[in-house]
Amino acid sequence: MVGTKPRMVAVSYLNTKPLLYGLLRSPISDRMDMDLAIPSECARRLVAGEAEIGLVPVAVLPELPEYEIISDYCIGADGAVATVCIYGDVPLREMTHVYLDHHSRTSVLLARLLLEEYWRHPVTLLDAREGYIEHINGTIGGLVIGDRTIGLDKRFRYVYDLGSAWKEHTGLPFVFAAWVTTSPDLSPKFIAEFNAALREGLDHLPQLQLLLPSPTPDFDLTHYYTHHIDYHLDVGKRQALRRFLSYITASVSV
Ligand SMILES: C=C(O[C@@H]1C=C(C(=O)O)C=C[C@H]1O)C(=O)O
Repeated sequence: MVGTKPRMVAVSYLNTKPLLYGLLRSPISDRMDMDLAIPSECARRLVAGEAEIGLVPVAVLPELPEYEIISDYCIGADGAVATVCIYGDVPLREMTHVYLDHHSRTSVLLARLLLEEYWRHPVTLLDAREGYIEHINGTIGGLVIGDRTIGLDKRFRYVYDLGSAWKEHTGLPFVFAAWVTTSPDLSPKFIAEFNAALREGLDHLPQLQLLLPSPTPDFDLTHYYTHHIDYHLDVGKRQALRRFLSYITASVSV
């Protein structure tokens, strides 16, 4: 990476736009190669060494030999997150199968944890592919994350928000994705500027609204950014992260 720009990859969903807006308002954006991808692809690129900085699903952290969380900002929630839910035609206790969203790395494990520890309802977990949402019906439920969830609450009778369930289960907020680097070469000055830029983005939500189209007339983006997504990687989310990572390392063979 010496002499070249670090490659950055961030989540391509609406929840990341405030952070991206901050980076793009700052000269720091000229000092990185910036790209967007679905969360599972962000994770893949960091693990494969195809990016050095990523907003990556925290579930991938145990796969990185060395990493550093470089920001006090993240994609988190303290209770209902709105865009990470299990949907179905029947109540969860009647579901026999649940599709796991292939865009996700964190929420698939969170769903598994909650089914085991919180709902205590055994189901057959199904790997999903593009188009799987059309196959959620009858006793087959499905986890869906990100922008594709918008409007699904009208389509399915039963909706289980994983942010809410985790909060009820643990009393904690949750962190879905964090800013991570695998490079030992980022200077403290770069990291400080990176963080300041993210904060700038969060401080300018009204200006960002001028740029973004509303995904559907009844989805209030400002409400989503201020009441559902919680961007601060605070003490509670760090505690949640430790608890979640210990579940992964103890019970999931990677
Ligand atoms: C809150 C969300 O969190 C996302 C969930 C992720 C995952 O499950 O791996 C990763 C990144 C986040 O953007 C969302 O997508 O709506």
